[in-house]
Amino acid sequence: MQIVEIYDTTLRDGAQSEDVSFSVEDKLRIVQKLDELGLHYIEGGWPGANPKDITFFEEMKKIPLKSSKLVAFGATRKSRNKVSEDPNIKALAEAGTEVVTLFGKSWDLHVTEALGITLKKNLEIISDSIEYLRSQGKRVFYDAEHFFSGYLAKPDYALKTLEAAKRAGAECIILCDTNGGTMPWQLREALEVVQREIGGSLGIHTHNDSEMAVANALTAVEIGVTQVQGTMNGFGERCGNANLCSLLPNLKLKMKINCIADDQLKRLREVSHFVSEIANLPHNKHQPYVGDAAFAHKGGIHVHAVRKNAETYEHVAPSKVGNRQRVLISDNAGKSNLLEKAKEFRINLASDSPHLTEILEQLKEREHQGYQFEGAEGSFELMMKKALGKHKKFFNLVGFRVIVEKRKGSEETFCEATIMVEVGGQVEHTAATGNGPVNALDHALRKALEKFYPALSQVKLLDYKVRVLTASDGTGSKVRVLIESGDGEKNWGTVGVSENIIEASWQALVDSIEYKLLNS
Ligand SMILES: CC(=O)SCCNC(=O)CCNC(=O)[C@H](O)C(C)(C)COP(=O)(O)OP(=O)(O)OC[C@H]1O[C@@H](n2cnc3c(N)ncnc32)[C@H](O)[C@@H]1OP(=O)(O)O
Ligand SMILES: CC(=O)C(=O)O
Repeated sequence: MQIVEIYDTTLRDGAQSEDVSFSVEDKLRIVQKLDELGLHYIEGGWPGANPKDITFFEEMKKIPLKSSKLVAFGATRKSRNKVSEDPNIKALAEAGTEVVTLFGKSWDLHVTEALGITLKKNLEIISDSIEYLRSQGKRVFYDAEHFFSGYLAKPDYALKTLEAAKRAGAECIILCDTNGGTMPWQLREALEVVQREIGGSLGIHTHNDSEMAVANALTAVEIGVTQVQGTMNGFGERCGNANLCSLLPNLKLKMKINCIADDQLKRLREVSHFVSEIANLPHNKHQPYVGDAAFAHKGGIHVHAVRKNAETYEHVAPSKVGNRQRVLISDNAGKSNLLEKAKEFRINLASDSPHLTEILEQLKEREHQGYQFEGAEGSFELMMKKALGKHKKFFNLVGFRVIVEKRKGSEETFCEATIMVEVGGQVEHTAATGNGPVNALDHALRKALEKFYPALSQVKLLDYKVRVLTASDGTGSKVRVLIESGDGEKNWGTVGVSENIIEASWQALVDSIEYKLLNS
C-alpha cells in the first residue's frame, strides 16, 4: 500500500495568510491539536525570521509531541555569508528540531533577479546549506521553491538544483508550485520527468491561485510522491495552500491511503473549526467536508431522497470527518424538509397530515414577504407549533414606547424603552435604557418578564443583523432583522420583517423569548 506522510505548514505558510497572525500561545495550542490529528510533520515557523518564532521553538523544547515531528523552516544561506556563520542557518541548527526544511531557488528568474547571483552560485548555496545542516545531525527536507515555473522556463537548470539538493543529502525533495499557476497536466508532465531523472523520495507543496492546489497535490500522490504539504482550512500566502481539510479525507476516503487513523479523521471538523477560532476568522461554512453547509440539504427534492438514503446526495458519510447532516428551511423546501424538522423539534407530524401543506404554504408566503427561516429556525419552530395548536401565549403586550434622544451634537444618543405587559392577569410596567433603541427594548421586555419567568435571565442576545430588503424605497424600505440568542447551552435564531426596524426587531425579540419559554 502507498505510504503518504502529511506535512502541515499552517503555522508557517498559513501564518503568511492575510488576516492571520498567531501569537506564540496560539501556535502552542494549534501544534498540540495537529499532533492529536496524527499529522506526521508540523512546520512550526521560521526561527531566524522573528522573535515570536524563536520563542515558539524554545517553548516547544519543553513540549513533547505524541505523533508528529516538529520542523523548523528557513532559506538556504545568503550568498555573501559563510554557511557556518549565516544567522538563518545557525538559527535552524539551534531550533531544537530533528528535521529542518530548507527552501532554495529552482527558477533561473529568481536566481538572477531576486537573489542577484549566478546560476552556479545558487547550486553552491543549495549544496553547502544542506551539507552543513546534515553535518549538524539534522534530517533535511528540501523545498524546491517555484519548481514548476522553473521547469517550464529552463528545465535542465531546474533539475540541476534538485540534483544538487539530493547529492548534498536532502532526505525528501518537495516540488513547490509557489505561484499556484500550474495545471494538473503540466504538473504531471514535470513530475514524471523528476521521478525518472532524479528519483528518491519526493513531496508536493501547492498553492491555490488557480484553485488547483488540492487537485495538483492529489495528482502528485497518484504519480507517487510520498509527502504532501498543506495547511488547515487552506490558509496561506495570497489565495492559500492546499487545504488539508480536503486533502486528508480525499487521500483516505477516495484514494484509500491510510495517512491518519479513522478516529483521527473523525476529529477533522473539530480541528478545522479550532484553527479558525484561534485565527479569529469566521469558519467558511461552504468548505468541503468540514463546513457547516458541507452536508446541509436545502432543496425539497434532495431532502426527500436523503430521508430515504443519505447516499443519494452525500458523497461520503459526514460522520467520517466529524460532521453531520443538516436540513434547511426556506422557500426551496418541500414537505420532506418539514417532516425532518418536525422530527428534530420533537413534534409529532404525520406525513399525511393536512397541516403539512398549510405550514409549507405559510413558509413560502412568509419567505416571499422577506422572512428568511434558514438562519431563524427558532421562528420556524414557533410557526410550526402555532399551526399545530402546540403554541402557548406567555404574555400579552399592552404597549411599548421607545425614546431616542440627542440633546447636544457632542453628546451620546440616549435610548430608553418603557413597556407594559400582562401575564396571567397581572400587569407589569417597566423601563430600561440601552446603547440603542433595540437594546433598550430588549432590556425592558426581559426586565418585565423575568419576574414571571426567571429562566429568561439566562438568555443573551448574541447577534443582531439587519438587511434592507427593498432598497429602492430608501429609509422607508422593508427590513429583515435576524437575531441570534443563547442561554449558555444552546443558540437559536429568530426573524422579523417590517418597514419599521423597531417593529421588525420586536417580532424577532418576542420570538426569541417565546422560543426559550416553550423549550424550558
Ligand atoms: C515561498 C515562501 O513562502 S518562502 C517563505 C517566505 N516567508 C517569509 O518571507 C516570512 C518570513 N520572512 C521574514 O521575516 C523576512 O523576509 C526575513 C527575516 C526572512 C528576511 O528579512 P530581510 O533580511 O529584511 O530581507 P527581505 O525580506 O527584504 O528580503 C529577503 C532576503 O532573503 C533573500 N532570499 C530569498 N530567498 C532566499 C533563498 N532561497 N536563499 C537565500 N536567500 C534568500 C533575498 O535575496 C533577500 O536577501 P538580501 O536582503 O540580502 O537581498
Ligand atoms: C516553500 C514554499 O512555501 C513555497 O514554495 O510556496
